[in-house]
Amino acid sequence: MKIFHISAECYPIAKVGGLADVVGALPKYQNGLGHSSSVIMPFYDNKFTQSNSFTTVYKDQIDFNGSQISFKILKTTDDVLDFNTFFVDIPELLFKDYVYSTDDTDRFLAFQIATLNWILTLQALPEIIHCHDHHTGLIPFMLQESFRYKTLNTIPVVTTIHNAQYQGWFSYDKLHLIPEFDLNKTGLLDWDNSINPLATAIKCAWRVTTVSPSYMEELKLEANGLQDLLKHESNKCVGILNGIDTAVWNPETDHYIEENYSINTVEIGKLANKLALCKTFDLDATKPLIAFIGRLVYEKGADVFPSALEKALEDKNCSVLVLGSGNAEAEAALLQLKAKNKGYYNTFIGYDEKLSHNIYAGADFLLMPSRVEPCGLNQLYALRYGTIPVVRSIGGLKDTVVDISKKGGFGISHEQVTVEEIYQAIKRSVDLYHKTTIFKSLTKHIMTIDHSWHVSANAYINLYQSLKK
Ligand SMILES: Nc1ncnc2c1ncn2[C@@H]1O[C@H](COP(=O)(O)OP(=O)(O)O[C@H]2O[C@H](CO)[C@@H](O)[C@H](O)[C@H]2O)[C@@H](O)[C@H]1O
Repeated sequence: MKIFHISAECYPIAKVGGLADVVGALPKYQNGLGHSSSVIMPFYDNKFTQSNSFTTVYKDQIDFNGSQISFKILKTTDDVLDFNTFFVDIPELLFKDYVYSTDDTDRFLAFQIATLNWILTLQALPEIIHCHDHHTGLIPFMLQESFRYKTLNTIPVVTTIHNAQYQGWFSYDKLHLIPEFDLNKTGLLDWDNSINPLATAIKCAWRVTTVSPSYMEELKLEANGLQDLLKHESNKCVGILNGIDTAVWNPETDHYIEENYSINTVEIGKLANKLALCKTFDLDATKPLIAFIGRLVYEKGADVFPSALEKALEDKNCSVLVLGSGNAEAEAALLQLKAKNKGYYNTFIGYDEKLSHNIYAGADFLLMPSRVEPCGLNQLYALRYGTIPVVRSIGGLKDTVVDISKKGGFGISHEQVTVEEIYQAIKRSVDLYHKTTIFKSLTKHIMTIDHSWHVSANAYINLYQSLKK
């Protein structure tokens, strides 16, 4: 089957969060199943585009806001990626040194239009168009309603919601930017008196997926205003759990980490990584090392967990390392903890892919006190690296982490995002660490849990196949 994934992010080209990991892995696994799965994404001004050369496969202009804007479809000249990737180059709008900013509406609208204009010219059309998140949320509408794309309206289109908190809202002032359609259909774009690309995708896509079954159920109760819509459209909605790219995330071969290890060498391997990490960040390696990696935003509990860490650090029985960036208040709260907890606590404010791998490898526990977690990949990476996840039981975290108090349990979970519950979860982690035999056997056990994409890549294929006439 010929599949086009359309996305704003894709690892290793441009990554802000988990969306990139999924779009950078799923096509590879679908190709492994004998399909032809490609990615279409913007051409940004970043390290990847600066260090590779590109060949133009198509050139045209789009009519946008009264101007003719040139665009190109590019491919890498050399075979440096694991799957076909097409880059939409709109120098005036997309070629920036960021993925997201305040000008997203125009940039991603132009991206979607250029993408469809190009698809319109293809001899061999895709059999499935798979859109990811609100940045591509108007594609299902344009395919169905814009006169220009009429010949494409039999191609099944699937939308995956990676995070329903972000919906891409914009005002009716920009309605004219959408390629011409019957204005009686404007209601399909609307949610609460603004144009809402995520709501539009939910209404117009042939199928809507989210990245875990529990998150799909939670969305019907609370989806940042879209819960009633999701309830209404529930017949076409399904949750498919994300997988991980086990070639990228493999402690045996990971070239980022200090020392490679397998399940047989996990004890000395993780210790070597922990020692290196603790040396770099001036942490006490004799204590359990508890880490956090992620965007410092409300959904990840970033307004609460700095206080929980502060409380846990007062007990002086663990070391803590935080990697993340986001909300200024959370960043300040985390930085402030440094002075009081020298030798036990450190934080790196920023984005650092290599460091994240080293933390998964060197930490004993990974904290994820999320308020909302559609799937969560960090806990899956942690399992693969023998690092015990400490999670709030929600969304994909609920679907993938079983508390040690339960039969077959291997992680630590808590119910609420409060200072006290996060603190208690950290205390339970410290206790577990000192039950050395159990701790060591859990570390080994979790490395055997298979969260590779094999099963879920197949689930998507089955879904696509159900849409073919
Ligand atoms: N400062 C930093 N430095 C280095 N690496 C960092 C980093 N901050 C985050 N990362 C990395 O970014 C990814 C985060 O992935 P998640 O899936 O946990 O969250 P995110 O909320 O971005 O994704 C959304 O989409 C994904 C994919 O569907 C869902 O799993 C998730 O629940 C949903 O919120 C991981 O690869 C992590 O290592």
